[in-house]
Formats: sequence, C-alpha cells, structure tokens
Amino acid sequence: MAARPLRFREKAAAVRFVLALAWRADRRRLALLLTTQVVMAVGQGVALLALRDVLAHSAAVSDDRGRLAATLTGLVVLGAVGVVSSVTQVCTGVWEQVLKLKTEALATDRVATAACAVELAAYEHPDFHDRVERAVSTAEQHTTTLLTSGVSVLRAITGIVAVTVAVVLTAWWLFPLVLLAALPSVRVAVARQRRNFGLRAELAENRRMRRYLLWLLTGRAPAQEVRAFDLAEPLRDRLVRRFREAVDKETVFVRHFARRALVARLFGDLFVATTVVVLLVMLSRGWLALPTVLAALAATYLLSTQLRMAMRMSETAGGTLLFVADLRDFTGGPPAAPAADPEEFTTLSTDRISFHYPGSGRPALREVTVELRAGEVVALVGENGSGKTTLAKVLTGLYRPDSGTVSWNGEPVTDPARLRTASAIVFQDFQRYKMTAADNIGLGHADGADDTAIAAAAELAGAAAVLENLPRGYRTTLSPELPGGVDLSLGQWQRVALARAFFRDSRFVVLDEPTAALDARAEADLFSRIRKLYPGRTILLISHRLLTVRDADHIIVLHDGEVVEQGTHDDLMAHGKHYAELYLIQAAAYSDVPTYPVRPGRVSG
Ligand SMILES: Nc1ncnc2c1ncn2[C@@H]1O[C@H](COP(=O)(O)OP(=O)(O)OP(=O)(O)O)[C@@H](O)[C@H]1O
Repeated sequence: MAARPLRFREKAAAVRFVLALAWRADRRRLALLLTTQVVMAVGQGVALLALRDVLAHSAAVSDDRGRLAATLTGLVVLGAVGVVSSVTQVCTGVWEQVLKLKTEALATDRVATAACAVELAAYEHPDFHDRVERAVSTAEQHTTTLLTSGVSVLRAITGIVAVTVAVVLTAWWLFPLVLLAALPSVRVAVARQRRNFGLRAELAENRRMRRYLLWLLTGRAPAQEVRAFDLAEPLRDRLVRRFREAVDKETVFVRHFARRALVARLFGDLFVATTVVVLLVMLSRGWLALPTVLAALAATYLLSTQLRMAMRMSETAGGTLLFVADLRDFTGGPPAAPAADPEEFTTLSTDRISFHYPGSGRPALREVTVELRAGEVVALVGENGSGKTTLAKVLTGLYRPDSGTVSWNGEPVTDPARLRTASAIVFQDFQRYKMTAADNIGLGHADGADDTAIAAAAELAGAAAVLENLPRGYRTTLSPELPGGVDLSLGQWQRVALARAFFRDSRFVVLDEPTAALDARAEADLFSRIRKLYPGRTILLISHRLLTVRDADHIIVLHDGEVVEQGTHDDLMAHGKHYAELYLIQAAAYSDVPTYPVRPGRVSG
C-alpha cells in the first residue's frame, strides 16, 4: 500500500471502482439511492426559501385571520416536506443496507478470484499476506464504508449547494463567513486522514500476528499442542504485548487529533457565534427584516451542519480511499485464464532448472535435468530438504523455475497453468476440507461431483468402507466443529486425499509421501497396485520408504537440490552410491544381517 497520500486521479479511480462494483451489484438500488440524495438536498433549499417567504408573507398580512392562514399554509408545506423526507430516509436506509451487502459480496468474490489467480510462490512473501489481509478487510468493510460515506458526502454537498443558493438569495455575504468557520476543521480532517494511512500500514504486521496468535489460542487444530506444551501463557503474553503496542500507537494518534479537532471546532463555533451577533445587530439597526434574519439564521445553522457532515463523511471516505485503491490494484490483475482441457503427453522434462525460495539464500533446486515418460512410475527420493517437493511443485506448475525450462513433449512450457491442468497432486500436508466426504473427493473436478465416480475413487483409495459407514455416508461433514460433523483418523484422511487425486482425471499424478499415515497393509496394497490404480497415467512418487519404490520404472535421487543419481533400482544398487547407501540403511532395519555401510566413506554423484 502506498505510504503517500493519493493523487486526485487515483482517488477518482478508487471512487469509480466502488461505484462500478455497486452498479454491478444492484444498479436499480444505486440509482434510487443517488437520485433521492439529490432530491432530498434540493428539498432542503426549497424548504428554506419557503420558510422565508411564509414568514415574510405572514408579516406583510395585516389582519389576524390572513396571518393565521398564511402561517398554517407555511406549516403544512413544511410538514409535507418533513413527512416526505422521513419516508425517503427510511427507504434509502433499506436500499443502502441491501446495496452494501451485495457490494461486499461482489468485492469479496473479486478478492478470492484475484488471490487464486496468483502463483503459489507469492505466498512465500510476507508482503503478499499483508496485501491479501488488507484486500479481504477492505472488501468487507472499506468498500461499503466508502459507498455509504460517499452517498452521505453527495447528500451533504448537494445540500450545501441548495442551501447556498437559498443563502445567496437571502443574504449572500453569509456564505464566505460560514465557509471560513469550517476551514480549520477541514485542515485537521485532511491531516488526520494522511496520518491514518501511515498508521494502518505500520500496524498491518501487528494485526496479522494478533490474528495468528488468537487462532493458536482458540483454533481446534492447535488446541492439543497448546495444552500439551503449556503454551497458553506464553502465547497470551505475546498477544497482550502486540495489543498493547497497537493500543499505544492508536491512543497517541487519537489524542493528538482530538486536541487539534477541538481547537478547530471552538474556532469555528466562535465564527458562527460572531455571525449570529452580526445578524442580530443588523436586525436591531433595521438593516435587515426579521424574516430574512430568521431564514439567514436557519441557513447558517443548516450550512454549518452540512459542512460538518460533509467533512466528517469525506474524512471517513478519504480514510478508505487508500484501501480501496489498494484493493482495486489487487483485483485489477489479468483475469485467470479458464482451465484448458488436460493434454496428453509423451514426455515431461526439465532442462537445468534452478529455484530458490524468496528470502532464502540457498537454492532449493540446482540445475536439475530429468525426464518423465508417459505411463511410467517415477520415484523421487532423497534426504529431508533435498528438494523433492519443490521439484514436484515445479513439474506441476505451482512454481516457476528461476532459470532453465520445463518442457511438455519437448516444447518449453511458458504458461504453468498448462501443467497445473494436467496434474493431480496429493501433498504431504494435504488439505482436510470442512465439507462433506463427497466434496472432499469431488470438489476439484470441473464437471462437478458425480456420486458414482466419487464412490469409485473412494474404493480405489481404500476409503469407501470408512466413508460409507459414516452417519450420513458420503454426505457426512468431515469436521466435528460443524453440526453433525465427524473427524477421521490421519490415515483415513490420507485415503480421502488419495481418492481426490483418483477422481481428477489427470495425465500426471504426484504422490508426495502418500502412505506416511497408512498402516502397513494399506501401504503395501497401494504400491503393489499403483499401476492398476492409475492405468496409463504418469506417476511421480515421493517416498522415504525405499523398499516401496524399488519397482518404479525410474528412480531419481536428489541431494541438496541436485540430481545425484538416476536409473532403475538395479542400476542404482549396482552403482553402489547414494541410493544404495540409503536403501541398505533401511533394509538393515528389517534384517538381522548388518549390511550397512556399503563401503567406507560417503558417496555421491
Ligand atoms: N516455503 C519455503 N520457504 C523457504 N525455504 C523453503 C520453503 N519450502 C522449502 N524450503 C527449503 O527448500 C529446500 C527443499 O525443500 P523441499 O520441501 O523441497 O524438500 P523435500 O526433499 O521435499 O524434504 P522432505 O523430505 O523433508 O519433505 C529445503 O532446504 C527447505 O528448507
């Protein structure tokens, strides 16, 4: 977010953005709302002139009956204006409320669309998280605040214009006086707005951390660890400290501007009081007639109230402009391309790709060159942190390499979305959606969920028996936090994640530690049937359990971000280096024969 105040052009663009959103959300109510603001404001000016004329007329009529009739007519006119204004206010209140809700829904949808169109790597930047958080809260609050305060500003401004016309027709010289009375408050409002921009940006990280700490203290997922490790106290301490920091800064800000606003207000009131005294003096000297003085007093009151309201509302609107401009920027990127149909491939390869995570000095992948052929089961092995998951994410289009190319059938891929469409991936830290079992399996499928296909995918993943026996079968919500919801064991969840990958008809399937939580029988079953389960598809299997990947067509060994070996199990065992060492360490654990070390010293490449 820009720390500087916005230029006029940027402010206008932000206002246009909100108006366009509201227009798209509900054009009929927006039009009604804007029109009534203008009509009501004009009505005020008309009522003022009517008041002056009624007073003048009743003063001019000599007999009592005539004076009474004129006064009554005036009162009826004013009463009618009052009734129409009350009814209109109630109606506009309803229109405004509905329009706000619809605009908020549309703005939030824009944020979600924009966030999902951003590449995964953006999530590694703290700035991006700040932007998303700001965009979400702007969509929820500031957009509608700008809309409602903008409507009030419009009403106040048209009111000022209407009353000014009435003033000019009554006592024109009052206008500059009232304007001067408002000037100090305008200056304070502008200064406050500017400082507010800076303060929000300063406190963005603080707010994000507070939300995170609060989630740790109240969320279901962290609840068990917070209790097991007695973390409540230290976490609460941190939360309190963060709050104190925010409250201190906000208090300094509020106090400083309250003082300045008070001085400005007293100055303005003094000016208005002086104007009133001048009017009374003019009346006593006979320079002005009583009706004119009364109308002028009413106009002074109305004008200064309208000016104050315009100022307050434009301060509120102004305070939101920077956020809205930021939101406009966030949602203004090119729309995500519609998902193309998955394409067939014969080879998926990388040529000397390197990748490093933002903020990390060490590359996670270095000059990696691999080739996967259609229909193969390829295993990716290596120690923790060797780059397996990162390589899988590059191959599935979730990350763009810093250098080197990923090729599809030998042709370099420029749009990673093409890779994403063709892939299904079961992550190590897969998602557990707080939705029904059917949704957890079929949600990602463009054609929508087909019950038979969902059941078939669950069957293949070994999840069918568990899911069928849930209270509402596949319609059971998988979250005990929701009514009627239940939880699954970690292994059962993993089967659901596998079913999700089965359901997605992709040519390329990545299974990242797919059996970490499965029991021995389920694991052995998955690996022995993997080719049957994914017929004709290419599978990249990441696993630390080397005994289970020995049947893979091709094994790629990563070490510290580099490919150090590749080949079949037999090739690599014969090579007797990195893979063989890791394999024999594990094999030894299941055997009485001490087979490790293969040879003295460390091997690589
Ligand atoms: N989001 C991230 N930001 C910064 N560095 C990261 C991030 N994710 C991974 N890394 C680093 O990149 C390197 C490769 O990580 P990666 O997750 O690809 O390893 P891995 O081989 O899959 O490990 P494991 O076997 O533990 O799953 C590691 O050094 C890791 O610390």
